[in-house]
Amino acid sequence: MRIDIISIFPEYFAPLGVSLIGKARERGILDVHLHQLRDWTHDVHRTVDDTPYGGGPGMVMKPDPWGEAVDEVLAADPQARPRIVVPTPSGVPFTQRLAMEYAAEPWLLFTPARYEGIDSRVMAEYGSRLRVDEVSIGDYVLAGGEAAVLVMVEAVGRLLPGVLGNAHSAVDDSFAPGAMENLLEGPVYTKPPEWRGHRVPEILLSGHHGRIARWRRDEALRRTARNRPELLAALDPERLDKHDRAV
Ligand SMILES: N#Cc1ccccc1Cn1ccc2ccc(-c3cc(N)[nH]n3)cc21
Repeated sequence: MRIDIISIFPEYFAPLGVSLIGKARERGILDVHLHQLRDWTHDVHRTVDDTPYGGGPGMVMKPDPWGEAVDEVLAADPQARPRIVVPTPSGVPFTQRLAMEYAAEPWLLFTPARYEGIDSRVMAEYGSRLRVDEVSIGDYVLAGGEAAVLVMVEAVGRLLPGVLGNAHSAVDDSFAPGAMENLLEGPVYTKPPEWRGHRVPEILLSGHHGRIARWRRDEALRRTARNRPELLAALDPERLDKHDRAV
């Protein structure tokens, strides 16, 4: 997968050089290209923003630098069409399902803005011939889109074949469509069996895999009921057996 990111803060993406995503890049699973938006300005101050038409607070990002930057990124592979992802508080929710959709794309282009966002004509221009998604990572307002891109690239990158070790499959993730999507992860434990007087639940030391699976499901149901009751309410009742309902 190729990922392009255009930003006025390309240094914000240094974390994409470490850990899971960094290793995926070293192994050629992920090819990340960072671009400084100001390289497509033509004034001495390298201006990327201006006052909003119609008045109002803050500044809006000018269309010209974005248009020239996106055009040049697209020219990197004229035969291909990246999916454009625009982080914004006004977008569709970024979910595990959308992350899986993006993980199947050969090329993503992220356009994290600053100020009050990008002149809306930019995405109207590209929306006529490319998939352009406005995406929110949560109901809160960040100062810009870079942190949202870091979140999305990590969520997508870990789903790429070969990125997670064999020990873990993303299929088992919370929110992964399938067996019991929308259940939160239950508690996890490792050695020692007792730590500051806290013992690991005996069932986990029993070796009874069926009972352990049942216990884990019960704990996942309890945590979901406690922390995200709306997810439980949204579960198809067909997917809950009578034992589940008794938890
Ligand atoms: N847009 C906008 C905006 C509108 C009003 C006030 C402040 C901003 C800041 N901002 C500028 C770019 C940008 C990108 C993404 C987010 C963003 C995403 C999520 N999920 N929260 N915030 C915010 C962003």
